Amino acid sequence: MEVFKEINALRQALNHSRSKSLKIGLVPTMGALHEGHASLINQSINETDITVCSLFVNPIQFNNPDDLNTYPRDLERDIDFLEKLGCHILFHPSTAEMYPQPSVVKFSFGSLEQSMEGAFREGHFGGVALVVSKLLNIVKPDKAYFGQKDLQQYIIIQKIVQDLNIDVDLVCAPIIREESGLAISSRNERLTQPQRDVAANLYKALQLGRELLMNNHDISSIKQEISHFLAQWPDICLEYFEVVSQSTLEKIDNTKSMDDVALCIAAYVGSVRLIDNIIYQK
Ligand SMILES: Nc1ncnc2c1ncn2[C@@H]1O[C@H](COP(=O)(O)OP(=O)(O)OP(=O)(O)O)[C@@H](O)[C@H]1O
Ligand SMILES: CC(C)(CO)[C@@H](O)C(=O)[O-]
Ligand code: BAL
Repeated sequence: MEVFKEINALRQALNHSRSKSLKIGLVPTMGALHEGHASLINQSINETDITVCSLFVNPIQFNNPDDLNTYPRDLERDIDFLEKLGCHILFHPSTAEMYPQPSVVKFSFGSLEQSMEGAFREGHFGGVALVVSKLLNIVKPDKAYFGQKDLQQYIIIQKIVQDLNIDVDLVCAPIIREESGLAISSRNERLTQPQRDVAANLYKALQLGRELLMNNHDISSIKQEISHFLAQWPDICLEYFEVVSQSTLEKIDNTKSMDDVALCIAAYVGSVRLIDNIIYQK
């Protein structure tokens, strides 16, 4: 695997691949790699000729300095992980390389960012949008892979790609879970084993929500049930549970009008903030 820290050197190598008509896949990450990332990287390896994994803990998407400071980092382990998967290129830029000066670009996603992650993490999607736009411009991939775990992020990236006519196919890959059902996440590394066990109840809450939807319970009573269910574990502090349209992320308040919906949850387990979701097809 080749490792690049500089944009120009990476561009040169990729221009060379492109001149040989090789298809390029991009998997953007913030490192602390796990099986969720592996599924994206494997899919890219299967569907393209050159897989570029970017590893950059993007400071401007963190609304909470403690979250940024405690974000798990282990470059050596990540390089080893990528080598074993057969990833071709790692792009691991410094903050100065990505942001030599403050950016003048500002994004505004209207209703897409007014709920859930956008509402609870002020400025988060502006930071995600800028770094992903930069990565797409730098790598110019044929395909770019993202996880359904960050569903709102995916919908926002789709919007950027449409609005800016970026020539890339986006892939939304399914959520990889631990046996307990807990969505695998880099931040899980910060949980103790008992907290990890407790965290699996976030997925159970989503399943309970789906079951209640199937039985035509109204949305406000489902929300009450979910918060009642999670209140059993004092380590869990629910931030939101929402039922939204899968494509527009608009909140749904009436089960009759719904098509494909996503049930989305965010909660603290101890001091670690986790998110998860499931899609419910009627
Ligand atoms: N369990 C998973 N299954 C599939 N894709 C995942 C999973 N976890 C993360 N991803 C995807 O991997 C990409 C990189 O995510 P990131 O590096 O932020 O990891 P993460 O585990 O989501 O970390 P955290 O949520 O703690 O920030 C994103 O597109 C994300 O949606
Ligand atoms: C897409 C991303 C790598 C941008 O920093 C990040 O938000 C993530 O890991 O999901
Ligand atoms: N996985 C989404 C990136 C973040 O939490 O900042």
